[in-house]
Amino acid sequence: MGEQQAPATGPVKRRLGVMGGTFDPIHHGHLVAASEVAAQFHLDEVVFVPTGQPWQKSHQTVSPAEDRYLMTVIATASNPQFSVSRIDIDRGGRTYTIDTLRDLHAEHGDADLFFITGADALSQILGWRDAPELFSLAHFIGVTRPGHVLSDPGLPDGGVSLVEVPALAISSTDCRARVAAGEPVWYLVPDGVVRYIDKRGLYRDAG
Ligand SMILES: Nc1ncnc2c1ncn2[C@@H]1O[C@H](COP(=O)(O)OP(=O)(O)OP(=O)(O)O)[C@@H](O)[C@H]1O
Ligand SMILES: O=C(O)c1ccc[n+]([C@@H]2O[C@H](COP(=O)([O-])O)[C@@H](O)[C@H]2O)c1
Repeated sequence: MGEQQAPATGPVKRRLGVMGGTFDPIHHGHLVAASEVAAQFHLDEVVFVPTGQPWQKSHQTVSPAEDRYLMTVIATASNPQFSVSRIDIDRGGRTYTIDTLRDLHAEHGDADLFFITGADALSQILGWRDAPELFSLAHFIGVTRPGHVLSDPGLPDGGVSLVEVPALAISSTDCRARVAAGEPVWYLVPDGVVRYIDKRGLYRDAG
C-alpha cells in the first residue's frame, strides 16, 4: 500500500475580533459580549477599539479620548485574549468603521476580522460610511442587547451573524447618569474603572 498524502492545507488564519465603541465608560455589558463572541467564534484575540470622534454622538458631550482609552485598558488588562488599539484615536477626525477595518487589515496581514457590535448599532449599519464595502472586510456579529431588537432586514446574506449574550441591561448612558446622581456604579463597570472615574472626576456634571 502506497503512502497516503496529507491533504494540502494553507496556513491557519488568525481570527481577530474587533469591538468598536465609544466606551464612555466601558462596562460589563461590553466585556460579556466580547467574551461570549470570542468563545462561540473561536477567536484568537479581541481588540477593543475606542472611537476617536464618534460622529453619530456629536450632539452629546463625549469624554476625552485618552480617558476612554485608559478605562478600556484597565477593564481588559486581566484577560490575555483582550487587547486595546489606539488606531481610531490616533487617526484623528471623525471615526468611521471602514477606516478601522482597513487599518486593522494592514496591521494584521491576512487575519480574518469579526466586527462585534450591538443590535442597536447593527440596525443602523446600512447608513454607515461605505456600508457595502464593510461586509467585504469583516464578518459582522450582532450581539443581543436588552431592549433592542434587530429591525433592519436589508443586511447581506452570510455577512452577519447574531449571537445571544447573557443579558446585562447596562449602558454607558446609565452609568454616567448614576455617577452624576451620586449613585454607585460598582459591579456595573470593573473595579478599576470605578476608581478611575472617581480619580478623574468624570461624569459628575453629566445631565
Ligand atoms: N449591555 C450591552 N449588551 C450588549 N451589547 C452592548 C451593551 N452595551 C453596549 N453594547 C454594544 O457595545 C457597542 C459599543 O457601545 P457603546 O460604547 O456606545 O456603549 P453604550 O452602552 O451603548 O453607550 P451609550 O449608552 O453612551 O450609547 C455598541 O455596539 C453597543 O450596542
Ligand atoms: O462607520 C460609521 O459610519 C459608523 C457609524 C456609527 C457607529 N460606528 C461604529 O460602531 C461602533 C459602536 O459605536 P457606538 O457609538 O455605539 O459606541 C463604533 O466602533 C463606531 O465607530 C461606525
